[in-house]
Amino acid sequence: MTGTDPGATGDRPGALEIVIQRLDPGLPAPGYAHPGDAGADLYAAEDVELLPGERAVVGTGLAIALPDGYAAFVHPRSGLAARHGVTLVNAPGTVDAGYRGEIKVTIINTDTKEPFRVRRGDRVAQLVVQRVERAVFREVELLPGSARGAGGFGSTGR
Ligand SMILES: O=c1ccn([C@H]2C[C@H](O)[C@@H](COP(=O)(O)OP(=O)(O)OP(=O)(O)O)O2)c(=O)[nH]1
Ligand SMILES: [Mg+2]
Repeated sequence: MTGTDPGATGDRPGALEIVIQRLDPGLPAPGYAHPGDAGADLYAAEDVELLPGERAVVGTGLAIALPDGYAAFVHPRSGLAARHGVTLVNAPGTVDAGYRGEIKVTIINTDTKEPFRVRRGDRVAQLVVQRVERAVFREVELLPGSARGAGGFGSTGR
């Protein structure tokens, strides 16, 4: 596995276990580059050329079964953003616990001049697993007050 420290596979005692299915055995399983990393890198399952401004949905060859109460978030990699202006359209993508399909990433090339070539096996995104609340929504006539109130979108200034 490229760039993956075997000690960083999250196999510390008590680590959350997530069962995965590699739909494309030619690609590595997701892995953490260093102990303590939050994001496990996801690999592109295909070659894609993105012209300036173009986007594409790219498969990762991976399917997972998250335990109830968890979600996985597909985040961009900062190196692709900084060097190439490449990010994810729906960052972060939300992988629901019940999803069993292939995890895909919607990559966009925001560079205005240079095309970007995704090669099969490139680490194109990272997966962050988190506990999430599945809330019960209870409707009321008027919400309780708060210091922020309806302030948003720059309400606190530059
Ligand atoms: O970056 C992403 C985002 C989502 N998904 C998968 C997992 C997720 O559980 C499912 C649905 O995602 P989302 O709810 O964001 O999409 P939607 O447009 O609301 O589709 P749906 O109507 O199927 O919920 O698609 C991905 O593979 N990659
Ligand atoms: Mg949805």
